[in-house]
Amino acid sequence: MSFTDQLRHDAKPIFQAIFNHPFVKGIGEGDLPKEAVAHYVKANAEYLHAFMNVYGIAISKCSDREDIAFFKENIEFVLNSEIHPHHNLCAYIETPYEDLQGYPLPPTADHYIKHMKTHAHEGTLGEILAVLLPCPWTYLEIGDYLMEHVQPTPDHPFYEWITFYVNDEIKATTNQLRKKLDAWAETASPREKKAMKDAFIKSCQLEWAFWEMAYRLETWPTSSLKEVTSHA
Ligand SMILES: Cc1ncc(C[n+]2csc(CCO)c2C)c(N)n1
Repeated sequence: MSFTDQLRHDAKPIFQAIFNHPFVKGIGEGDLPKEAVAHYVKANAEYLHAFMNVYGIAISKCSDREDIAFFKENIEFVLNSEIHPHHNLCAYIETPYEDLQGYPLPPTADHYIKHMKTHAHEGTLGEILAVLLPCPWTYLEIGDYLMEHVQPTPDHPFYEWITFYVNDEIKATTNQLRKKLDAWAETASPREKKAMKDAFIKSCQLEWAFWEMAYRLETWPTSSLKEVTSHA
């Protein structure tokens, strides 16, 4: 069994919990509370920004030209294409995308981006690959799961969202990250492998927690600390 097959095996209950999460189920049913969708888009726009930052840190640690090209192409993809699923969600809540930009991250999303950035700054390239992989992998599998269970037609309110995440680019990114991580694991020490597994499993947990954050409209405990929890 490859390193990433083993990770997927270990994370099985978390993937299952993600497919069963009410937000993900709501995407399948084409019915979600509008405030939850707005909460998701606000946090996700900032999350994608941080995700590109982490790809940038990854580039700073590459010794291989091919790896640099891979991360560069993925920055371009997030920059130019990941806005499509957001536009689908904005159409559903009848709110312009611009109105949902620049909000402070709720605690869970704040924690998730710091989890990624810590591994990126302090870890090896192997750790960065591991911390990033659950992002495309869980969304690819959510897309596959919904395609199979809902078989959405173009009149489904979230047709664009669902079909976006089963596209070939997300599949290719997931497979390439897996291939690079498997190759890295072949020469990694037991200690580094443990760090990679820890990074991966926590990112899976935080993927579930991100849906939960949006569905529960999570905010910081008190709004009187705005100067701490909002952007400078
Ligand atoms: C919390 C959260 N997790 C994953 C994604 C999906 N996603 C984000 S960037 C990217 C491409 C990776 O190169 C993919 C598939 C999301 N939007 N929000």
